[in-house]
Amino acid sequence: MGVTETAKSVIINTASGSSAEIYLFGATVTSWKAGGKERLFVSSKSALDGSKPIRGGIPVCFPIFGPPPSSPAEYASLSQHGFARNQTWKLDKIVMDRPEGVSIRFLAPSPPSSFQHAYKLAYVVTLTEHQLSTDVHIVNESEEQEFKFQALLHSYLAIPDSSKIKITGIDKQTNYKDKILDGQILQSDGGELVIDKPIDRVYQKVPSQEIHVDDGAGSGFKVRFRGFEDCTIWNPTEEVGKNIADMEDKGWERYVCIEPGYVREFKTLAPGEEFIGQQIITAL
Ligand SMILES: O=P(O)(O)OC[C@H]1O[C@@H](O)[C@H](O)[C@@H](O)[C@@H]1O
Repeated sequence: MGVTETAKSVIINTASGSSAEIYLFGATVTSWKAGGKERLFVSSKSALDGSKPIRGGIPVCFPIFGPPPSSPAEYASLSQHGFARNQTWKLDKIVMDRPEGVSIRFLAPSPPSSFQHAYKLAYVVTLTEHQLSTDVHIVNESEEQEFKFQALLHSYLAIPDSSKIKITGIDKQTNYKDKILDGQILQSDGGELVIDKPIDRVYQKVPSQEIHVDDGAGSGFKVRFRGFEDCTIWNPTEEVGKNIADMEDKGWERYVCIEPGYVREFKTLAPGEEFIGQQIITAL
């Protein structure tokens, strides 16, 4: 019961039988079991030794999402999705440890020397019987300078067959950047999304802040977000997935990424200001 820390990860359990494992590397949630089932996908070919970001679970993307921008220089030199998913975090404290729910907080280490900004990045993971909440807290600790960032939780939700799922909740007329179509900005028709070809879309300012995934096998997920306003939906299918070195064979059939974030632009924090981005996933 409760919280167990090992050299590489922290495992949390509730009395109802749900559990989660969070690697200190990237503060990546690598397992979430609810209702007797594993709810997150991790590729069996993923490195778990800190040599590469973990391919699956819930990597934390910060301070950028996607490829780096052309300026300013300290952002332009970052690697795809930023450095937080490659850093070794530490368990800061147990926020709550009760039979019905466990909540723990992680702290990110200092940024690389090329990225000298005074911020604090904390991550709170809360587990109850059917829900996993993951919240990023970012404080601009500078007394004079603004701090700009993007943040996103790159959740790989486990499903039995991606060709059978239906995704709903993106409101009609929500703008999205279609990365498959060279970054064109298009508008959602508000209908169901299915995975019958590669999908890589950044939905911008989603009014509902709630996405449903029906896995076509009597189960699924509800993903709510607060503070975060955007949501990326990604599945490479075989066409793109077969070229991802650390993706297991047919791995793309076993997950869909629903990724709440603040990524359509940079979020700017005034000196002393705090941002909280929250993801609440319910296993259905
Ligand atoms: O291989 P990475 O860096 O983990 O990224 C995987 C995918 O992550 C998604 O969030 C992006 O929208 C895709 O464009 C990207 O391919």
